Amino acid sequence: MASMSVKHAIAAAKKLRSLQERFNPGGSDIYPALMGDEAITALIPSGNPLSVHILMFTRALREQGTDEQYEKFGRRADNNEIIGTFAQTELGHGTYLRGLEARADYDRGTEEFVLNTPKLSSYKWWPGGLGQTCNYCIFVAQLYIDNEAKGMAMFVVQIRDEETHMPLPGVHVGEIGKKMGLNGVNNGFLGLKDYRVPRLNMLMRHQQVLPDGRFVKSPVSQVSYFPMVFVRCMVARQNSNYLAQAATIATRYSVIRRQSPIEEGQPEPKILEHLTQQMKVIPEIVTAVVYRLAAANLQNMYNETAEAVYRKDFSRLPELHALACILKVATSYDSTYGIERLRQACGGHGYLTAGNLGNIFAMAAPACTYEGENSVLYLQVGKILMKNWSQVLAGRELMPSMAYISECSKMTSFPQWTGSWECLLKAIQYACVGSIRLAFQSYNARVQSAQSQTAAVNYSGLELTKAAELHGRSYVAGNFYQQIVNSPNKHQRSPQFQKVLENMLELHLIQIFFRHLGDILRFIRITEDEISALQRRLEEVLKELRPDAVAITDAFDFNDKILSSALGCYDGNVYERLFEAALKHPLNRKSVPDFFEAHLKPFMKENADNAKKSKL
Ligand SMILES: CCCCCCCC/C=C\CCCCCCC/C=C/C(=O)SCCNC(=O)CCNC(=O)[C@H](O)C(C)(C)COP(=O)(O)OP(=O)(O)OC[C@H]1O[C@@H](n2cnc3c(N)ncnc32)[C@H](O)[C@@H]1OP(=O)(O)O
Ligand SMILES: Cc1cc2nc3c(=O)[nH]c(=O)nc-3n(C[C@H](O)[C@H](O)[C@H](O)COP(=O)(O)OP(=O)(O)OC[C@H]3O[C@@H](n4cnc5c(N)ncnc54)[C@H](O)[C@@H]3O)c2cc1C
Repeated sequence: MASMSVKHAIAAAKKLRSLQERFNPGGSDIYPALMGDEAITALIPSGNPLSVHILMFTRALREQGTDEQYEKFGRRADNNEIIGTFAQTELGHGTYLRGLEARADYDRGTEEFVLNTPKLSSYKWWPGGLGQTCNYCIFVAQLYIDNEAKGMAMFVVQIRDEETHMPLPGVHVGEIGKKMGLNGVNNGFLGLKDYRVPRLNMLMRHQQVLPDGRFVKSPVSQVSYFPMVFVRCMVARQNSNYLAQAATIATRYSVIRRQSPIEEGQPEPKILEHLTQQMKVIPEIVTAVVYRLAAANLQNMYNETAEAVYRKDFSRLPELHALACILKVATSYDSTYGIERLRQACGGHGYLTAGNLGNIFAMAAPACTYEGENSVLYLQVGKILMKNWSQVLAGRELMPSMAYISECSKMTSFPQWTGSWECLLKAIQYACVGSIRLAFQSYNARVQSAQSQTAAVNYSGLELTKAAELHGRSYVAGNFYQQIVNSPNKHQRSPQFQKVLENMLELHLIQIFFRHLGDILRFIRITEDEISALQRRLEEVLKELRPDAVAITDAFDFNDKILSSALGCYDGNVYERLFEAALKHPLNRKSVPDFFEAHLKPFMKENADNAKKSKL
C-alpha cells in the first residue's frame, strides 16, 4: 500500500506542480493549485505521503527560513528534489509545545547544533511521510545555549542519504504502525543521538543564533506557529470537500434506492421522499457549501496575513489564529459527524467498502486531532474570547470577525422576535455573547481569586468551550448570510439560483437554531408558537430543496473516480456495481473456501459425533 501511495503521490505532486504553474506561475502559494486537490486526494484513498512535504515542509522553509536558507533548501524542496516532513509531535507530547523534549544545544566551537531526543518519549512520533518517504525534515526542538532554554526552534535535518535513502548515522527512523485510516501515509518515528547540523540549518527568519552564540529573539514568538495555521486553513477546505463527497454519494443513492411506501398501496418511493431522509441528507449538502465558502474566506485572510508577516507586520496574526482554530474545529467536527450520518442514511450498503463512505470518514476523522486537537483549540479560542471581552469592557474596538460581540454587548435585551434570517443570526450571536459574558464571570472570578490564567482556563473550560463553539457558529452563519444576501455579485445570479441559495441559508440558520435552542433560550424569550413556526419552516424548506438536491451535489463536480463509490456513481447503476465489486472479492475466487476442509468441516463433524455419542 505504501509504495502504491508513493507512486500515486508522485503523480499527484507532478499534477500539483503543473497546477501551481498554471494558477500561480512562479508563485509560492499552492492554494490556487489545490483547486484540483479533490482529484489529488481521490488518487490516493489511503492518504498522501507527500501531503506534509507540500503543505508544511516547503512552507516552513519559505516562511521561517531566511532568503539564503530558502535558496539552499527551499528551492530544492519546492522542486521535489528533496522530500521532507514537519517533525514536531513527540511520543510524549503533541499539544503542549513547551513540553517538547527534543533539544538542540548550540556548540559555538564548531558553530553547530547538537540535536538529541534524550528519552523514548522525546522521539518524534506521527510526522507524515517520516517513516519511509522523507529524506529531510523540519525538526522542532527546544533551543539551548549554554544549557539555558530559549524556546522552540526549527532545524532543517537530513535523515536519509539522498542516493541510497539509508538512514544517516545518529538517525533512528521508521513507521509507527497501522492506523484506522490513511495507511498509505507512513507516519513515522525519529530519534536523533548527538546529531550535528551547521548553525545555518536553524530556520532564522524570525529568530537567530549568531556565530558567537548570542540569541536574537523573535519579535513575535507565535510566528513560529504559522505552518500549523496554514494547515488548519487547508483542513477547513479539505474536510468540507470530504463532506461534499459523502453528501454526493448519499444523495445519489437516496434517489436510486426505493423503500417503504409512504401511502398504503402506493409503490415504494425513492428514499429521499421520506422527510426524515431529507433531514439526514440535505442539511449535510448545505453544511458542505457553508464550510467551503467559509474556508475560502479564511484562505484569503491567510494569504493577506502571510504577505503582512513577510513585511514584518504581525498585527493580523491573532485574528487569523482565532479563525483558523475555530474553522478547523468546526469543519472537522461537523464533517466527521455529517459523513457518519450520511453513511447511516444509506442503510447496509453504506457500510460496504464499495460505497467508500467508510474511507471518506477515515480520511476526515483524524482532522479532529492533527494540527491541534479540537478541544484544545476550542480552549485556545475561549482564551482569546476572554481577552476580547476585557477589551469590550474597556470600550475598545475588536477585530472585525468579533465586531458582533461588541454590538451584542450593547443590547440590554433581545429585540422583538420576528423569525427573520437577521433575527435567527442575531439570536445565535446574542447567545454566543451571553455565553462569553458568563464564561468571563467564572474565569475572571478565578483569576481574581489568585488562580493562574492556565488554571482559570482549565476550571472554566466547559464554559470557554461553549463560548468558542457558539463563536464558530456565529462566524460561519454570518459569513454564509453575507455571501447569500449581501454579496456584491448577487445581481449576477439568476433568480432561480438565488432562490436555491436562499433556501440553503434558511435551512442552515434554522438547523443551527434548533441545534443550539438550549443555548439560545438561556438568553432569549421565544414562545412555543414561534418555535413551532420554525419547525414548520424547516419541514417546508426541506421540501423546497428536495428537487435541487441532486443538482447541487452534481455542482460539486466530483467524477466517479474521485467518489470511488458504487452508491454514488453518476450512471446510477448501483446494484450492478455492488455486485461487480462483490464478485471481485478474493473469497469468491473459489466455490469452496480453503478454510472448509481445514477448519469448518472438522468442526461440524466433531459436533455431529459428540451429538451422536450423547444419544448413546
Ligand atoms: C501532492 C499533493 C499534496 C496536496 C495535499 C492535498 C490537499 C490536502 C489538504 C489538506 C489536508 C490536510 C493534510 C494534513 C496532514 C496532517 C498534518 C499534521 C500536522 C500536525 O499535526 S503538526 C503538529 C500540530 N500540533 C499542534 O497544533 C500543537 C497544538 N498546540 C498548540 O498550538 C499550543 O501548544 C497551544 C496553542 C495549544 C498552547 O500554546 P502555549 O501553551 O505555548 O501558550 P498559549 O498561552 O496557549 O499561547 C501563547 C500565545 O500564543 C498565541 N498563539 C498560540 N498559537 C498560535 C498560533 N498558531 N498563531 C498565533 N498565535 C498563537 C496564543 O493566542 C497566546 O497569545 P496571547 O499571549 O494570549 O496573546
Ligand atoms: C493522522 C495524523 C497525522 C499527523 N501528522 C503529524 C505531522 O505531520 N507532524 C506532527 O508534528 N504531528 C502530526 N500529528 C500529531 C498531532 O499533531 C497530534 O496528535 C496532536 O497535536 C495531538 O497531540 P497528542 O496526540 O500528543 O495528544 P495529547 O496532546 O496528549 O492530548 C490527548 C488528549 O488530552 C486532552 N488534552 C491535551 N491537552 C489539553 C489541554 N491543554 N486542555 C484540555 N485537554 C487537553 C485532549 O482531549 C487530547 O485529545 C498527526 C496526528 C495524526 C492523527
